[in-house]
Amino acid sequence: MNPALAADQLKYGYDRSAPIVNGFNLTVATGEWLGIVGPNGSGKSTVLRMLARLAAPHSGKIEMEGLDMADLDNKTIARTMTMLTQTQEGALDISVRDLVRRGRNPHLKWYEECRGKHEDVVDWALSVTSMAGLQHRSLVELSGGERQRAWLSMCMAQTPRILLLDEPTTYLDIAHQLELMELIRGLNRNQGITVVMVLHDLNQAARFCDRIVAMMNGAIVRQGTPGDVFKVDFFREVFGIEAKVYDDDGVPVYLPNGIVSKQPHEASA
Ligand SMILES: Nc1ncnc2c1ncn2[C@@H]1O[C@H](COP(=O)(O)OP(=O)(O)OP(=O)(O)O)[C@@H](O)[C@H]1O
Repeated sequence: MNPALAADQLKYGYDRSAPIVNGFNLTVATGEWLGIVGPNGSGKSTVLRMLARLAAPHSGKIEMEGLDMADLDNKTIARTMTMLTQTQEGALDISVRDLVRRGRNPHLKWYEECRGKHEDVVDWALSVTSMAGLQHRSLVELSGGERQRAWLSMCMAQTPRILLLDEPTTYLDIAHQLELMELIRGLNRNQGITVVMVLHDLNQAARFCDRIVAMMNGAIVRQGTPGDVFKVDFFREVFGIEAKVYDDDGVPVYLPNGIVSKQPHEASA
């Protein structure tokens, strides 16, 4: 089976003379939940944006389910993959259901309206994200957590096989963070959706992700299961902190203890 995503030798820079990401390779297996972690500015969002084709690599290639993304049109990509960001822009004075209907756009012909079987998919998307009860409410009337779930519901209406998320829990309180992560776990385990998520909360990454990729200065510096990656020397070398790492039933849990005197980005100075 082709991997969900395969990135080969990606290069990208906002200023072309100084690449932010260089020689980046990544394979995401179908059905896995991959977490991308790393310090601020290490290039995580840039990589995710390239995977979602929101940014075009200056060189290198990305394949989605074995097909070169450069050869695919936006609609084809949107039928397979969708991205949820930490905050969403756009009009808020529409109902949840109308927002979720927008997720059907990649599946509709230009003259077609969201009806019949498409409305069935909207019902399904509302139901798997527990938004059916709020579908007639306007987005402005929702809490931050409910609103984030409404956007996820729209993503689900696209019936994607691959879901990319960029720090989707940033503005949520801990209960809503866990609720969203549990919801995504259900989509991953029950619907078989491949998940690639950038996240800062390393304890949540350890608890939910199958595999971790850690980035520094635009490159992958560690990868493996959470237990393989989240060790004392990882926190020292990648984040510049001293941490204690405990085992909670096979899941690593870290507790920060202090800052390492010389930060990783100063190591060569
Ligand atoms: N639009 C932009 N123009 C110029 N430089 C940018 C732009 N967006 C990001 N950068 C720079 O690219 C580098 C990587 O940024 P990116 O957002 O990918 O990092 P990140 O790991 O996602 O960071 P964070 O954890 O802070 O969200 C940073 O040095 C950042 O300053």
